[in-house]
Amino acid sequence: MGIVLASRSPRRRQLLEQMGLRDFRIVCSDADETASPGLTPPALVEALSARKAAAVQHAAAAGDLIIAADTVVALDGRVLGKPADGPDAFAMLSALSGRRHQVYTGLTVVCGAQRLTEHEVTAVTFRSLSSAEICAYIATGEPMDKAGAYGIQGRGALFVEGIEGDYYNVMGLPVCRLGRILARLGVDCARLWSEL
Ligand SMILES: Cc1cn([C@H]2C[C@H](O)[C@@H](COP(=O)(O)OP(=O)(O)OP(=O)(O)O)O2)c(=O)[nH]c1=O
Repeated sequence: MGIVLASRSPRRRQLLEQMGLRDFRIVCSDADETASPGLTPPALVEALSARKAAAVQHAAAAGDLIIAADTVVALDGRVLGKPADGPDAFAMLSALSGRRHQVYTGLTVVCGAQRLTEHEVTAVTFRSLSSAEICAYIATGEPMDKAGAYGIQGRGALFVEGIEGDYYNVMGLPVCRLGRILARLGVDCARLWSEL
């Protein structure tokens, strides 16, 4: 059985490798990520992950396992996706400064006729940020391809005062939840390690 990761995110690729799933193919999904108005953050990330999985199905063989995910930041229920430009990143980071927010990742795994979609949520608290350090952070380019305009795995870690839940969920892939879903589909990660 082949594994297809429906994502262009280097973090998701890195986390699959960390799980011991080395033999997978990356097929970038061109799914429309426009948010459907009215959806709650968990419903939104679940819908988008399902859309990404469906968008690569044509490139997968019949028995392949497809993994797709979508991550957003939610502040007071308001969804923050990837920033459009520097000023947008500035607005997002200013809003997150000194506040607690939620990171939601929707996860869809397709295996033959079976399709499982779930989400994971992690709470993240930022310390207060000065305008000067927000500008300096944006100048590094790190925020631009990340939901909420920060990367907890990078320089953004300097802003994070506390976290409640799965760290890897913030990076874009809830590894523990994915392991459980794979086990339910009969894919035992521990067995794959011994085959390496
Ligand atoms: C909050 C946060 C997000 N992110 C990233 C994870 C996701 O890659 C990205 C959110 O965008 P997504 O739309 O979920 O994913 P993507 O566009 O990078 O990749 P694809 O759609 O092809 O799967 O933000 C971090 O890397 N670190 C963080 O701390």
